[in-house]
Amino acid sequence: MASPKRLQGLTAATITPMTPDGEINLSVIGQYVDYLVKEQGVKNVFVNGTTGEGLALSTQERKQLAEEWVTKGKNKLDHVIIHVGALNLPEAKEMAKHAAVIGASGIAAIAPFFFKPTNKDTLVAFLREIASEAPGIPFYYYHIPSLTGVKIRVEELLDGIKEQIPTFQGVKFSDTDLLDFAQCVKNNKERFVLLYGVDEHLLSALAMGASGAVGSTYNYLGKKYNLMLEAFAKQDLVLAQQHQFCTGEFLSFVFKLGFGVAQTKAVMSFTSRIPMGPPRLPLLSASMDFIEKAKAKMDSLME
Ligand SMILES: CC(=O)N[C@@H]([C@@H](O)[C@H](O)[C@H](O)CO)[C@@H](O)CC(=O)C(=O)O
Repeated sequence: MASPKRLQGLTAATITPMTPDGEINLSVIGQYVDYLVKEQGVKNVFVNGTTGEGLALSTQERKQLAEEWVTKGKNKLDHVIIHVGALNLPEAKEMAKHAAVIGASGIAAIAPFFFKPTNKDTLVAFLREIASEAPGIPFYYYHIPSLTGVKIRVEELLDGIKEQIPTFQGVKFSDTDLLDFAQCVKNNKERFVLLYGVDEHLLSALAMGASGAVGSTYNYLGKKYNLMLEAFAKQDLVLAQQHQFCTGEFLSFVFKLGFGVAQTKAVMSFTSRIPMGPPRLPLLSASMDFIEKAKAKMDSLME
């Protein structure tokens, strides 16, 4: 699926569907692809990331999911990016090699977060080992310091990275440090794809020059965010703000109830009517109270 098109627009950070007893449920991925494309207008996916509970899955499960997304996305999706980050290099490398073999359009990796890299050079060395297993497809760094605790500034990381990692293509920037993000854009806009990952701040990141966005809410609010991207491209800031405020109203509401990957699964289940199942421990399923309130809010906003 190596795509000649540069990654832009919205990318859904996919949820991993599970059966009621907690096994991965590959049988609904085809339906999921169609839902994203037809109902949300989203044609790029980021598989096995945070939303996909990638770090709670076995390597075998991650490879099965990657294969299913590539297979079912063929001729429907533009980009299938597989997150292959892991705490140990051998598994990350194995998944990188596998992603290339099955025809993924790119791979991404987070920084390891148990034994953490303490400086840019060790982080680049770790990422280089992974990327070199898939020399024919683009590599993206997945920056999510709130979860990894690795706070090496991306501006610093990008300086000279192409010489170290020839397939380096860009960053999935899941942080609110817009100064760091802006510096990345200023120094690299022509060379790299800079994808923003905090959905509720996307309009600010577009103003800073983001190439696109990767996030969980594009699974079920993609249509709205696409309208925002359109309005922004036409320089209609007032309309773009209206769309950001609308999605923001939903997120602000659910944040107060307690919101994370488990709740995202529940929201996607009632929005798409595709059963996403429970999350895997240590995450716990969203409560019925959450589901009822979130559904009522969504219905009121989408009327
Ligand atoms: C911490 C977290 O889960 N962040 C999400 C956001 O999409 C987030 O769910 C959204 O902005 C709502 O806060 C993404 O950045 C994560 C992501 O893209 C992924 O699943 O890999």
